[in-house]
Amino acid sequence: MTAALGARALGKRYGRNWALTGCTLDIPAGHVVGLVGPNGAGKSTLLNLAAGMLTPTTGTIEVCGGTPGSGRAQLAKVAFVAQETPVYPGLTVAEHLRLGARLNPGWDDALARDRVAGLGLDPRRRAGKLSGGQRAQLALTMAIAKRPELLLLDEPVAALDPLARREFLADLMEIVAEHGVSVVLSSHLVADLERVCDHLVVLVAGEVRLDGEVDEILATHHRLTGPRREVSTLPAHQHVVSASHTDRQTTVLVRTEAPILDPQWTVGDLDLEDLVLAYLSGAAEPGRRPALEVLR
Ligand SMILES: Nc1ncnc2c1ncn2[C@@H]1O[C@H](COP(=O)(O)OP(=O)(O)OP(=O)(O)O)[C@@H](O)[C@H]1O
Repeated sequence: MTAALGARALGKRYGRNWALTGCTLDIPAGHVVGLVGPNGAGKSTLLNLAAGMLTPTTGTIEVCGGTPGSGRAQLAKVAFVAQETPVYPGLTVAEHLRLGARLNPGWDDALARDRVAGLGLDPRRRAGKLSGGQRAQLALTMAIAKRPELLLLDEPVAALDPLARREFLADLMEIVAEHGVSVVLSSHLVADLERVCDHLVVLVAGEVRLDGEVDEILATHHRLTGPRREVSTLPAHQHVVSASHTDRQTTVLVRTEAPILDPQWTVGDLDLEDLVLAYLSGAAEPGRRPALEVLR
């Protein structure tokens, strides 16, 4: 099966600043991939590169077997909803659907109309008069009705209220199950990602820190608690993600393929949120808003 997204040593520089460096990824088709990282980590940059809205400074990126933005066929394969969920303020909801039908060869008008009706959006209403969340829903409807192979969503649920967020994610899961579309979505909300993603990419300061299937990631990370000791004394195959100490006790989060055999450790449960936070801890600059919002 063609990879949904493949990147080799991908880098993007804005002026003198690198937004993304040495990014190598292989995301197989048919997955829902969560892209998580603190503000400024490079998530939007990666999604824009995948959509063909930006070109790489270094390295290569391939999406659904082609170069992003390389022609009509490639554009038809990929739908992208940018962070600001762009819609045309002067056009009505119905006019958006007509435009979608005219511009996209694979347009699924029934799906678009059903979704608009299900959301209770008035087809005669101008997009400029919709609320932020309704605009996001309209942009998402346009993207889904295009019937792409790959759906790229930059913080799709940020503008939605908790109920709409849950419903949207449920819709997304249904669409994935029904149409086999691959999805890459960025979010700060790990609980949402945990609910829908089977693959996770953690970006910190423009670099990929973690990339893999959620089940495998959870199976290879462990929280160990035991008598205080230096992390340098841990076996070489145990990669230490984070460590904290009290006077008597040490808690470490390690990544390893091997079983934990040392009887001094108590092995604790770990969920995706703990794990992502461990990878992100220390990534946010002092004084900035928290790297992650944890909402349940
Ligand atoms: N057009 C631009 N010109 C200059 N620098 C930019 C531009 N767009 C992004 N950057 C910089 O590139 C880095 C990565 O930004 P990007 O928007 O990709 O991060 P992000 O992970 O999507 O962040 P957020 O969660 O805040 O949306 C940041 O340091 C940002 O300031």
